[in-house]
Amino acid sequence: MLQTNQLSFSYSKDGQAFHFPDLSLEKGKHLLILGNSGCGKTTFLHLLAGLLSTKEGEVSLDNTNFSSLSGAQMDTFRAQHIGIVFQKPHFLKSLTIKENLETAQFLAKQPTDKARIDALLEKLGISHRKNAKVSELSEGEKQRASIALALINKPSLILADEPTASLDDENTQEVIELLKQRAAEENASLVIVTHDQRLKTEFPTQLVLHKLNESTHETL
Ligand SMILES: Nc1ncnc2c1ncn2[C@@H]1O[C@H](COP(=O)(O)OP(=O)(O)OP(=O)(O)O)[C@@H](O)[C@H]1O
Repeated sequence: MLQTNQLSFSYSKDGQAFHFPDLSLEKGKHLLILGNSGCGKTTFLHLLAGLLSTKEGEVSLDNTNFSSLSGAQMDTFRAQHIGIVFQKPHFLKSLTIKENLETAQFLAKQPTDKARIDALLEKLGISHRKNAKVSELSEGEKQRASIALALINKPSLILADEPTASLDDENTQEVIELLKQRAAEENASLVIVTHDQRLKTEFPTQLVLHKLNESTHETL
């Protein structure tokens, strides 16, 4: 279960603080977080990923409180339990897709599992591109490869930042289906942050983030 409590964050010591709603998301459930540009969606997602440290409040996943972990411990915990589909793909550009996935397994202190890599790429419809470098992929293929990278270590939480922003309607539908299917198969929770109104009909549980200093968010 993903839980947050009284979360706030500021990019500088005396900068304005963002205050985020309390979440309590059970394993296997999906949540869509909507909000306009600049309202703090990426910031919230990075707090949920432990990539940013909270100013106040707490984040926990499956009873591990992020504040109890050192930086190195958080890195390992994230690699093992949290899959992130970043707004801009985080690949090692000089490596192929397959090599990127092997590196992700290594960083999670897992043995290389070539069968898992092949099966995942097959399910995502890009197995024929496994020896290609990221720069050689189309936008749709890149997004599928980003999903593979997020899922390779069987995370219990999948976080996706604007996963459909650069995709046409057909690819958007496919990517959302893939995320939902893969999350269901791994019994992972799925949190998507987006301003893409097309996704509103895809997820029954939604939360709207408001701009800094606007009315407070509801709690989920
Ligand atoms: N590293 C940073 N340092 C200082 N301010 C930042 C930093 N990153 C983001 N911000 C500011 O924090 C606010 C929220 O940014 P964030 O990226 O979380 O919003 P967002 O809702 O994801 O926006 P978008 O939809 O445009 O990606 C913005 O005003 C942004 O300029």
